[in-house]
Amino acid sequence: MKNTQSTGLSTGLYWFRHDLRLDDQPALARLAACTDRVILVYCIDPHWFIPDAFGCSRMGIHRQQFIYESLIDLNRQLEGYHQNLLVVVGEPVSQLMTLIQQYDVTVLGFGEHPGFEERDQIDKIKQHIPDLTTISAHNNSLFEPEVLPFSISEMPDKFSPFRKKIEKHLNPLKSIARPVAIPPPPAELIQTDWQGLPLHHGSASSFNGGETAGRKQLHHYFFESQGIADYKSTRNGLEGWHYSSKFSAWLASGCLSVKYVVSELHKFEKQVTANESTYWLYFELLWREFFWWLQRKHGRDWFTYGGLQHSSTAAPKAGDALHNWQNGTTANAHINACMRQLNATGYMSNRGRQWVASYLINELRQDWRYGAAYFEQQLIDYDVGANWGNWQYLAGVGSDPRGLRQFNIARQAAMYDPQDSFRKLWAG
Ligand SMILES: Cc1cc2nc3c(=O)[nH]c(=O)nc-3n(C[C@H](O)[C@H](O)[C@H](O)COP(=O)(O)OP(=O)(O)OC[C@H]3O[C@@H](n4cnc5c(N)ncnc54)[C@H](O)[C@@H]3O)c2cc1C
Repeated sequence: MKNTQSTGLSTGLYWFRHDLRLDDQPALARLAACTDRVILVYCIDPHWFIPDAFGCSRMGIHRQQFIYESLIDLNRQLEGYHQNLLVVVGEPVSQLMTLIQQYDVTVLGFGEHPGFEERDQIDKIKQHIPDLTTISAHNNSLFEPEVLPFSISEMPDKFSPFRKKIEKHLNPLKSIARPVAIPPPPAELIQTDWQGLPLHHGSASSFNGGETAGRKQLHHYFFESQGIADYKSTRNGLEGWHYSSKFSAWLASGCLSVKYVVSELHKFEKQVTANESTYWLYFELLWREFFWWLQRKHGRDWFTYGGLQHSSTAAPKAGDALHNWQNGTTANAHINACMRQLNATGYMSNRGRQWVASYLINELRQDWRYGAAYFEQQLIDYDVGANWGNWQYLAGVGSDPRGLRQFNIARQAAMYDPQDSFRKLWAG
């Protein structure tokens, strides 16, 4: 690698984005192996806290807290490498460019992400500094575009053909071990002002951010409680910790590698049992994978009212009904229970998410994107692929072959909350 003019040492910078961990980080390992000094950076973008066109901020307090805890955990782990995490606040591209110039960085490492904005950020940096060497890896998906049995532009828009092709042709790629060593940072590197970070933290949450907590939950769900063995029959629960894996927040922030999750699942299948439930968790992770790559195919259409079907129906104007939905004060007590659970905890079951989306779209006749944007703000596990992909699907403009999905909430509540206990817990 190229040496810097002043010190004779080559400097690399690894940019953590949605990959807040040290396990299964191929690009970080390669960067560490080819540079003398390494700067490890995370950027907090002030735009995350400003209301967008839908009146929502990009990151509410629950995810802020989760990210804060994840950064602390990452920094603690880095201390074992005589390294530390530099957290900067500001527009990410300009923050990165400043650091690159200030410390004569010649190699940039990062995890590839199919998100529209995430790709745009990398393109901008490459445009501004064309001679910068980049090292990247697909570190948050089961597969890489090169091994998929279709090009991204030709991937199926529907889940079933996607899944069948994947299952026929591919095994998930292996996760790699954490780096043995990481070169030190430049001696003159500025330090993180941990007290001054603009991230909410300090309140109690069932989800503790960070790789350490994510791996603990994985071990608990697979090998201690063995909840995985009954997943298929429990996964439609509404309340509690054990009915589903709860991996989503750690997967979305990259505290857990999805390849590692699947390798541990296979270990469970070998050591304990392989049944319909263990298969079903893999099936759900294929849903995640499907939306992961589908957003790459559709770019901006991921966020348009007409969705990937380019439906030409005009979007309705937002009304008071939207605020009642957000606040959990609609005419439907089960919808209110779900929304109050979301507002209080940052989490809602998959069943609940389907109900409230259907209710907003079909009963309240609102623009589905306001719902998706509100979820983006509130969810602790917000993921651009899974969130906007599921909303489009339910709004009938995405990848659902059956068109608009309307849930009969009363019938659903009788099935999934027969004692009314969930409704009483949250909506009174
Ligand atoms: C309207 C709507 C919005 C959603 N927004 C998000 C989001 O922003 N982030 C997110 O991670 N999930 C989202 N989901 C999917 C799903 O509800 C959550 O992944 C799940 O409830 C998280 O809990 P869990 O980890 O216990 O899931 P489990 O049931 O244990 O599933 C295991 C993992 O599989 C993946 N998964 C499960 N269901 C889906 C699905 N339908 N689509 C994509 N991946 C799935 C997740 O990574 C999850 O962690 C959304 C679903 C709907 C209907």
